[in-house]
Amino acid sequence: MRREKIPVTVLTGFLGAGKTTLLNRLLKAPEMAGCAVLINEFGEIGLDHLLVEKLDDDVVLLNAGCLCCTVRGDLVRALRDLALRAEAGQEIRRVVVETTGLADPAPILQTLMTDPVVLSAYRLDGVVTLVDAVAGMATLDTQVEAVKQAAMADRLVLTKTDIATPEAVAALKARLAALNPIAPLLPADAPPAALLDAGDFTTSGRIPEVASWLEQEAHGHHHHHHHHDPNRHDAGIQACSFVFDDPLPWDGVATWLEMLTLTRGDSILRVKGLLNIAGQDRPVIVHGVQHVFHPPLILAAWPEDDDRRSRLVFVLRNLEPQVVAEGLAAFVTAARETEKSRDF
Ligand SMILES: Nc1nc2c(ncn2[C@@H]2O[C@H](COP(=O)(O)OP(=O)(O)OP(=O)(O)O)[C@@H](O)[C@H]2O)c(=O)[nH]1
Repeated sequence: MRREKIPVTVLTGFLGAGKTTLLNRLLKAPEMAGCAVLINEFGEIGLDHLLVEKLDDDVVLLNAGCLCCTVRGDLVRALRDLALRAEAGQEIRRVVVETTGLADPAPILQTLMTDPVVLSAYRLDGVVTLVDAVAGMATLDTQVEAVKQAAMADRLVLTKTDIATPEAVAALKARLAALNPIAPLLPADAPPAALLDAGDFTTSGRIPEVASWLEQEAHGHHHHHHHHDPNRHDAGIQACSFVFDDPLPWDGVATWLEMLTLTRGDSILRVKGLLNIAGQDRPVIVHGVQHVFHPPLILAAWPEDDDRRSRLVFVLRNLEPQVVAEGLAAFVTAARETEKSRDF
């Protein structure tokens, strides 16, 4: 007897658009029982698998690098492994693939729609693209991946409307409607039923570029300027990360991150951190997206077996990691000095 094909949803959206936040909300819904998650992160230190609130082993972190190029083989392998687990009796009713914010969706769709191994067990069931209402317009102006993500969506989700101006929201809505005439535009709190089961991907009704992007993939014309280095995307974009053994002073880190996003937001495509803060026995999560430094979150507990070192990951555009490293070191040292003199 042939098993029913497992639906695969591709969750995409530019860096920091809110993919993990939405995924965490979705995973709490009863209709998401038996959902496996594949996460791909750009840069060599992945944090998302720690931030997705799923306790079983159905969250698979794909190798560092960008899903659309370097780890396409990993995607197929991970899907094949999940299919084998399903064959062996594990309940896998659905798969969500969370791409990196830098992923070009065309090669991913091409793989999901044409790879024989994938097709034997899965069916593509929709591309959900998140667009950040604050940073979205600037991102569409500068990053072609973001344009492709929006144009190829079956569902568009507009996030962060709560912190954007009504004018920015209206302008972005109009731009998205022109880029993608067929995808419903949904709010950040859209229920799972509105996001899932979008069905087969079709180019009909979309802007003509979509068919040609897929066509180029079919002919193997995918030539991003990717390097084998998992930290590099193209000439201007690179990831860098910092690890600290000793607890960090909150004042130093927060002041510096706030200043950095404010003054260099165009270059700080993303900053994400899991921090061990002096005087706080739980991990502190920080998020920055271009000019926005989001309110920090405190997790309930450190992950089991974690070494409790602080990890900060940046995706930079036209900014040298050295500049970030020096600023960070200066602020942390200054804050530690201030603390010492206070204790004295
Ligand atoms: N105010 C507000 N903040 C949001 C919303 N959605 C997400 N965020 C915040 O945006 C930041 C980034 O969210 P994530 O869910 O980590 O974004 P992501 O797309 O998974 O990020 P990457 O995986 O790094 O690309 C976090 O601080 C979230 O709390 C929203 O609708 N409103």
